[in-house]
Amino acid sequence: MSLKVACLQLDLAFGNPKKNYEHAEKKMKEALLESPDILILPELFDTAYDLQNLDAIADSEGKQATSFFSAFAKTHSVNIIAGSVAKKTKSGVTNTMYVFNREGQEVSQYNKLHLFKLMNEHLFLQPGETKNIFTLENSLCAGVICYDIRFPEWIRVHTSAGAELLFVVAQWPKPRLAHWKALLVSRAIENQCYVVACNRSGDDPANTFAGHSLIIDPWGEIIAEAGENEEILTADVDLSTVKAIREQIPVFTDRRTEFY
Ligand SMILES: O=C(O)CCC(=O)C(=O)O
Repeated sequence: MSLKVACLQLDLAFGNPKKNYEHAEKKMKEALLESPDILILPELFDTAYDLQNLDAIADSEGKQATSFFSAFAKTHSVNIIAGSVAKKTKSGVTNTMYVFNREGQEVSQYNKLHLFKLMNEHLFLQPGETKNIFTLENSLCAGVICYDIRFPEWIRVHTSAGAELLFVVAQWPKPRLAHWKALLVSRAIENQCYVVACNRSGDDPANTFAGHSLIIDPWGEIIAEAGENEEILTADVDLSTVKAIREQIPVFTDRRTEFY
C-alpha cells in the first residue's frame, strides 16, 4: 500500500503558541493541495524552545492540541502526526506527540523519553515512560522525538514489535546536521523501515535549526530531502517494500538475542 506523507518543515515563533497555530493551520491547508494521507509537524511546534516560560504558555492537559487537530483531521479526512506540543499536567510539562486518524480520533500520545540535557530539557520537562506504536491506514507505525534517534535500542523496541513506518519530529540544530542525516539513514537501514523525519527551520535566541527534513526508504535511500528554509516535503511511501526487504535480508529473525 502506498501512502503520501507530507512533512511541514516550519519556522516557529519563539514562545508564541497563538502565532504558531495560525501559521501551522495555513501551511496544513496548503499541504492539503497535494492530497496527502498523513501530515507531520515538527517538535514543540506550539511553544518552540521557550522552556523558561513553559509554565505560562504550555497547553493545559493538551486541550488546545486535541481540539484543533482532531477537528482538522476529521474535517479534511487526513491523518496527523501533530509534531509535539508542550503539555501542562499536574505533575509538570511534557513534550508530547499526538496522533490523530482521518476520523479525528486520537490514536496515540507519546511523551519524549530521552530529554536532551545540552538544551536543558531535563530542567523544564518530565520524561515519558512508554513506547509509541499505533496504527494508521492499517499500517503499524512508531513515533519518536528528536534526541530519541540517538538511541537505536529504543527504535528497535518499536520495530521489533512490527512497526514499518517511523515518524520523527524534531528541532534539530544546524551544527549537528551531519549527525541528523547519518542517524536517520542508519535507523532506516538497520530497522528496514521507512523513516519520515520532520525538522523545523529558522532560529531562536540560542540556536539555528537545520531544516533538511528527510523521507528515507527501508533500504536507506533518501527519497526526499528539504532544504534549510520552510518547505512542505512530500513523498509516496510503499509499505510493501518493507516486507520485501525484511525477507531479502532477514535481520529480525537472524538476531541472536540470547547473546545480547
Ligand atoms: O541530539 C541532538 O544533537 C539534538 C537533539 C535535540 O535537539 C533535541 O532532542 O531537542
